[in-house]
Amino acid sequence: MNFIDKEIEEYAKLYTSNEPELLKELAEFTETNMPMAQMLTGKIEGRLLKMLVALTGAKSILEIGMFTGYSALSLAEAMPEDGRLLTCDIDEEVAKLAKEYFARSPHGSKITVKLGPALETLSNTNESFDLVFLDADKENYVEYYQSIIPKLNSNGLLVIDNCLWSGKVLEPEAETDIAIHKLNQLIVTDHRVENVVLTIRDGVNLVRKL
Ligand SMILES: C[S@@+](CC[C@H](N)C(=O)[O-])C[C@H]1O[C@@H](n2cnc3c(N)ncnc32)[C@H](O)[C@@H]1O
Repeated sequence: MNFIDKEIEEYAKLYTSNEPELLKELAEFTETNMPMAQMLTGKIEGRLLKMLVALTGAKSILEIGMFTGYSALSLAEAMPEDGRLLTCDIDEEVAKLAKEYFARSPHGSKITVKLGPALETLSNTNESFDLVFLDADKENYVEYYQSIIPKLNSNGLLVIDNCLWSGKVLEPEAETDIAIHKLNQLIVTDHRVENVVLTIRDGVNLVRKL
């Protein structure tokens, strides 16, 4: 299901602030050269991530699911110089490409890349975070959530991508549909947080820890 009209999506893109040239180049390179390029968050969600960092003043950020680094660079852009972003992925090839772009960005030095399964990265860190962006394998979303919430600072923000999963959450059938719907159900009844489901792109669940 395409729940956002294509023309409206294009209009929204046109009237959203431009991303830096390097991010535009990264998006284009990913689209031309990488399989599954549609996984990249893109201009509207990337600018939303940057704005959330700017508004919250987040200085410690965790990203689960880096891919070629578009969202990591968008988040890092609004962080102060002493801000730190830990991001992870299991795919060596995408990590190599992301690191090349981080090296070319004035914000790349804020980013640390961890190669390996995100659940390991989560259990190996004792840090707490002001903001977490969750955008990896959907089957593990509930497990990620349970592991992230204790590591989120009070008033911290968890941003979950693909929470509407092309509308498949309406009649969940496949394992992934069920996992995402289950997490949405869990969040709205979790007294530790409050949340808003945004119908941006494939759905973005904004979860604030109380
Ligand atoms: C949707 S993409 C991330 C897109 C990225 N946030 C962006 O805006 O470009 C999901 C990424 O999660 C990674 N991934 C899948 N399973 C993972 C796991 N168990 N641990 C860490 N990363 C994983 C994939 O390799 C893929 O690069």
